[in-house]
Amino acid sequence: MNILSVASEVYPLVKTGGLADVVGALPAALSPHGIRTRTLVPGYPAVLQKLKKKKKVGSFANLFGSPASVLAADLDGLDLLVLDLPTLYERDGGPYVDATGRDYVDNFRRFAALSLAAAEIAAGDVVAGWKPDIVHVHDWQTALTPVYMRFGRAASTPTVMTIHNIAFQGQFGPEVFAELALPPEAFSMQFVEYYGDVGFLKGGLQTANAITTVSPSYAQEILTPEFGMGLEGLLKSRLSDLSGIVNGIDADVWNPASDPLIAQHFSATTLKQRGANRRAIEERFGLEQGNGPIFCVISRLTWQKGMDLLAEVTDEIVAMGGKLIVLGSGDTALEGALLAAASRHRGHVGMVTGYNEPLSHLMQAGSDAILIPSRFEPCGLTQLYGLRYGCVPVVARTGGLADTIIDANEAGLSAKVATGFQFTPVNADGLRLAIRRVFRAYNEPKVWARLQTQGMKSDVSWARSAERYVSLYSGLLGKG
Ligand SMILES: Nc1ncnc2c1ncn2[C@@H]1O[C@H](COP(=O)(O)OP(=O)(O)O[C@H]2O[C@H](CO)[C@@H](O)[C@H](O)[C@H]2O)[C@@H](O)[C@H]1O
Repeated sequence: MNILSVASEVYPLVKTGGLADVVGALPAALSPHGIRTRTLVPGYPAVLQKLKKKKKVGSFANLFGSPASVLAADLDGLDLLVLDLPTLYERDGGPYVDATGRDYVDNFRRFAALSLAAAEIAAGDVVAGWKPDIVHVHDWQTALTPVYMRFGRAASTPTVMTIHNIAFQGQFGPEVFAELALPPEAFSMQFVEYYGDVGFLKGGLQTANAITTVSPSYAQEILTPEFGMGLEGLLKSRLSDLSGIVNGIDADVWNPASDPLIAQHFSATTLKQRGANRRAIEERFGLEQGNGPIFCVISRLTWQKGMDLLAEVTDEIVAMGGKLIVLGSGDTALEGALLAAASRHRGHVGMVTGYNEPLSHLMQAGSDAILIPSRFEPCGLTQLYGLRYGCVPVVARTGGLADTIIDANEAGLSAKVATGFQFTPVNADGLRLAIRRVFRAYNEPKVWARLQTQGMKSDVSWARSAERYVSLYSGLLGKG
């Protein structure tokens, strides 16, 4: 079976968040099932520079006003197709924002072009001798693909649309419609029209044959006004096509027994060796040495991720004898509040702003617990990395966090199945109570070690979820 996966980022070439990890890891998990995935991504400078050997396999005479090429390349087992379209992708900033952090004004055009290219590739007209059996698109940036397919020559090829975060919908003013090269009837409720605007995600959710999101709990949550962000009605009308498949992680990239980015390797039977990693993070974040638990946070600094709640509890963590280290960037007010906590509690709270992949590995290897107080979380990956690294997750009971962590309540502890701490309600008091529970467990070394080893034994690989995608794909092809 051939799949065309279409996304705006893919690890290890370009990553701003969890989307890249999933798009980068799923193909290898599907391959033992006889599924061959080709992944189409935009030709950002970072992508073109990192791919040394690339071959032109197709072209467009005119894609949104410019000629474009499709390049093929292999990287770490990924079979990539790159849309080389310099007028839209050769920019100084990131994939979505310019060097000053502002959205590119032509993002609608940049991602409509990616979607249109995908639809044409799906029709078999671009890459000679290759045509996918199924097209799988991710998030709003690629959500117009099934819309273009519906009105183009690949209307009969099945499509899957995965929602990684429904908060980002790609909504633009009605004036952009004229530029999208869609027929007039596409500007209607059944397609891209969304409260008078153009909604990319909305169009994808209306037209894809199957809709998935990245955990079963989030699949239920987005049917409610609290989490559906305006799309709950549409999703309810598509209930029989909606499912939640929890994310896995790349167990080779995230393996504490062989990770080249950490100070000392360890496994569930050699937990003491985490000590060298603890010392490395103490040094990196300027922490005083001591015995209390070190909490870490690796996150976009946003309201979604509950970073305002974190800022509210830092004094308490320190008062109880704990330490906190934060890696992240985002909202400047939240960044300021956390930097202020770090200067108030020098030696006990440390913060590194920005994006730093190697440091994120070292933090998971050396911290005792990872805090994830998200208000909503479609799946979450950092709690899965935490499980694998013996860094006990402390999570809000929402979305994929609720689906992947087993709470250390009395029942969970006595059955020896607990892997972390869940809390609700998701507010500062809820988080405070959870932190107190962490201190109590941490002060009982046997209980703590069992939480760590139980977590390290959890199956966080892609194996089970890959099977769910295989049956979804097979069902769409009538082979289920
Ligand atoms: N400053 C920093 N430096 C280095 N690394 C950093 C970092 N900040 C974050 N990261 C990394 O970025 C990734 C974040 O993934 P998440 O799943 O936690 O959230 P995100 O909201 O990006 O993804 C969305 O899509 C994913 C994938 O489906 C869902 O799991 C999630 O719930 C949804 O919100 C992790 O790999 C993390 O280690």
